[in-house]
Amino acid sequence: MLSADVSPKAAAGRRPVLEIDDLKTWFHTDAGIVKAVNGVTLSVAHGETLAIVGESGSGKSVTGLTVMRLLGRQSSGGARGRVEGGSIRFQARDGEPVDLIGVSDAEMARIRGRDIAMIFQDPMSSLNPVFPIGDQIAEPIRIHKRVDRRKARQMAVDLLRDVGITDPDRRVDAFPHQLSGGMRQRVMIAIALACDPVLLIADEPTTALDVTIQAQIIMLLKRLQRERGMALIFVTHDLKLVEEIADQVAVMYASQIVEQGPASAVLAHPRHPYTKALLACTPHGAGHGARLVPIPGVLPNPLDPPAGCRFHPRCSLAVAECAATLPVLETVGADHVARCFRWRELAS
Ligand SMILES: Nc1ncnc2c1ncn2[C@@H]1O[C@H](COP(=O)(O)OP(=O)(O)OP(=O)(O)O)[C@@H](O)[C@H]1O
Repeated sequence: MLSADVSPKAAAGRRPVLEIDDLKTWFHTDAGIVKAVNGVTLSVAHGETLAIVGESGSGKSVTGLTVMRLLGRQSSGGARGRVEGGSIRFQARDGEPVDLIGVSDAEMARIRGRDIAMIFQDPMSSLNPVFPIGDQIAEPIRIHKRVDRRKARQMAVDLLRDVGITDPDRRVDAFPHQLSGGMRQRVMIAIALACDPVLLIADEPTTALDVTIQAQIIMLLKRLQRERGMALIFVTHDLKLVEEIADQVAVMYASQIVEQGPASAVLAHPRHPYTKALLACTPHGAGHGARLVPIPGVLPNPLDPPAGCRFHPRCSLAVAECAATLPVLETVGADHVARCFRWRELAS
């Protein structure tokens, strides 16, 4: 254990609902081992929104799926992911914290839906086309809250109203194909919220929607999160959304967290060259009128990532040490950590 290795969980005042420590999720494929998540450490506190950002393929979705223990079902490609190490400490509203990696399948089924819920980019793939949406919202309520059919239906109507669906008494009997993409995502949110989870994981929930609807869904998520005091993990590659929605941001690069901290600090004072490069290549982050600078090079091959800092082949600040040794997450500010030997140079 390296002494400088710190987890963002150490920050004072934040009560973690989820603490992921040194998580490793690997896929054993015919071509070799894809270490999709390889030493991820991050935390999210009760009532807080954490955005996980990074380029496509950096391991954001696999991190969320590992928390939900849905690796076999939802991941793309053929191989089934396996957790090879680390821990996922989850603290429900009451009771003792549990390590989600170790709990039984039956206990995980109870936690999923009741305590932690997840919504995906494409609601159509999660909704069942042959059942009315009301039934699909009522089902988790009946399972987890043990209420009768009539009461569950009424709760479904109330939830539809809460997520902004007009005429919910009629719409409760609609089938998914009768709704627009934005409405289907609202239904997914209603299903996710049905049992009042303490943590919601939203994996690029607005990517498939047009811009106006995207903004409405983001506002809806923000309102529901505030009203219910739940924690939200928001997976995105859109830094503009991060500023709008997140308290904390975790930046992921090639299967690892390279920086985590308060969104305001990370966006204004990035302490990892990758975060800085991401900001420089988005219209928002680069500042009004600034030239957009693409990040040189490409994400490393997941089957054969570079030694040392994963970002060093693309980094203008890299020195010999960066190619030889993997830096640990180091404290770079209040509640702010970065995985870089050269963060001081970046700061100055
Ligand atoms: N079933 C699978 N078999 C093999 N490799 C997989 C599988 N699922 C994911 N991967 C690999 O794991 C890595 C991380 O994927 P992940 O979907 O988590 O990335 P991401 O950051 O969420 O990207 P995106 O923004 O495109 O969703 C990628 O290299 C991906 O190809």
